[in-house]
Amino acid sequence: MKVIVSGGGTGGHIYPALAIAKGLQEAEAGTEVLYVGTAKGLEAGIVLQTGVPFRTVTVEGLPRKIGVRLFSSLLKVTKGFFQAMQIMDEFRPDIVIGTGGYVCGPVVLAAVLKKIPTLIHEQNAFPGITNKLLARLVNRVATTFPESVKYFKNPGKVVVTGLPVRPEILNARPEDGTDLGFAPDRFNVLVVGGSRGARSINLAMVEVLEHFHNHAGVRLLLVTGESGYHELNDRLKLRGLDPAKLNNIIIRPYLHNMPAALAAANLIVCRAGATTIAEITAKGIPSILIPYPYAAENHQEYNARALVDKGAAVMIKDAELTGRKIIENVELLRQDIQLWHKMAEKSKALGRPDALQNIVKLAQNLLK
Ligand SMILES: CC(=O)N[C@H]1[C@@H](OP(=O)(O)OP(=O)(O)OC[C@H]2O[C@@H](n3ccc(=O)[nH]c3=O)[C@H](O)[C@@H]2O)O[C@H](CO)[C@@H](O)[C@@H]1O
Repeated sequence: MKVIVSGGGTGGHIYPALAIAKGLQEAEAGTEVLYVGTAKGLEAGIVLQTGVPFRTVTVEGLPRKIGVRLFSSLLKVTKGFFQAMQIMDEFRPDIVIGTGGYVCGPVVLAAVLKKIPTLIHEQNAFPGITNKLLARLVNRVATTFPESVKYFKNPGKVVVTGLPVRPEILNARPEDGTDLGFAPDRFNVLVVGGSRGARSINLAMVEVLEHFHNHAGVRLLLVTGESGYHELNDRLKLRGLDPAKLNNIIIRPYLHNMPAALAAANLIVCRAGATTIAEITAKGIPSILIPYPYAAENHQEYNARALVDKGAAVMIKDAELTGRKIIENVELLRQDIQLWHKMAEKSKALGRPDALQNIVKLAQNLLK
């Protein structure tokens, strides 16, 4: 089988595409995969690390107002569409799968016009604009949440599969986390602000790092995002902390080995992006969630509430975020082991490790 997967911009769209690619390869030996993304989005770096063949098309989001930028964006999207048509002719895929982000627009559209079977996956409860438009044209729409079905014009082609989690995440074991500073006999805390990092979390973390550095019982791994890394390091230095000498704390701009970190983490402090949520519940990790307040339709708070209501997570609103609140919640869960166990169980109960199989079957059925 030959498959094109496409999803771009941020990690939340990229990793589900990689998961589906891997799932199809594991289901059918000899499956050939091509990832189509943009040169500018995070996918260029992430996909390169995986060794999956990668090709690019040019594309960008269309501004909502009429003006010079709209004209130049339309030109780029048109160029991207013709590049995608050429990729279809050269690679000749049996199926094209899109997981959201602007890049999916021209890629999936080219496949539709070439009469290649198409499938898109929507991670969030509130569908993104590209997926809403493409849903009218593709053969099948897979969603994470039943709640999103109503936003699509043809509910008949929508299937609720859950969000496909990378097999590497499902298979990683706690001992894999030792290279990242985690230890089996310590309370391991992973802090990550989504695939691009979160400035408000980084700023609050200065106080948290001051509190926990040299703490014998805690290991902490903070992923700042590429853009926030230097600012955080500078702020720590201003407080007299040398980021290179924090002993029990590691700070990274980005983590390619997220499977190892998630396998070893006892607690995660993070944004509430849909892909992250699917991963932490698949692993059964308790979480402190700080939803990104400007996500479309405030969908991250909606994601977070689903976990908080079931007792799997604690939520701190971004506007109310302080280092002290993070410290208090980490200490509470570290010291109250029964509460921690209860939250871990509730988190695991919300996980959908079957989602990858569901979407793999959906793709295979489309080809029958
Ligand atoms: C601001 C915004 O609108 N963000 C959206 C974006 O978030 P974002 O791209 O941040 O998506 P998520 O938090 O859902 O997923 C991040 C992905 O990147 C991985 N990762 C992250 C950091 C790192 O250092 N290494 C790494 O591997 C995570 O394991 C996960 O697989 O897409 C999600 C899925 O459509 C949405 O739900 C989010 O609301």
